[in-house]
Amino acid sequence: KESRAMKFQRQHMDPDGHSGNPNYCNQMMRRRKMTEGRCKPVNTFVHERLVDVQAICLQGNITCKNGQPNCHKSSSSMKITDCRLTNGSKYPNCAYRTSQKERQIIVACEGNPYVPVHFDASV
Ligand SMILES: Nc1ncnc2c1ncn2[C@@H]1O[C@H](C(=O)NS(=O)(=O)C[C@H]2[C@@H](O)[C@H](n3ccc(=O)[nH]c3=O)O[C@@H]2CO)[C@@H](O)[C@H]1O
Repeated sequence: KESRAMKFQRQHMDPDGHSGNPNYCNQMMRRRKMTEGRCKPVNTFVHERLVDVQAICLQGNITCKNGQPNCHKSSSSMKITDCRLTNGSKYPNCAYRTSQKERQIIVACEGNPYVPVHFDASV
């Protein structure tokens, strides 16, 4: 069974990636298995080193969107790519808009070791 930490890495980590090309999301959403059964509507990939994203868990606690208190915001902005399903997209042909951004990100952390398990938002 895939751990939640590994699921976070599969769904959100792409340190060496760059989304210069408009097909980045179409390719990556498929490659990372987020278009099976349904097209995941929104997903963010982070183009930073894993250790730097894991270090976000050391930041102070903030409240997550779901009200839990185990979220943490990155101290600086990070290179990310937002993937958003387009209106004309029809499963199984999941079509995404690729948006390259630099934002602070908010993740939820859990476990021992205390690591990211959920991507909450970017600000
Ligand atoms: N505090 C917590 N602590 C621990 N665990 C927590 C906590 N909260 C949830 N989980 C768990 O995480 C799992 C999960 O998949 N949550 S999810 O909301 O659907 C993820 C969102 C995110 O993937 C994506 N998104 C969204 C915005 C954006 O900018 N970028 C972007 O990528 O869209 C998804 C839907 O919004 C689920 O098991 C839930 O129980």
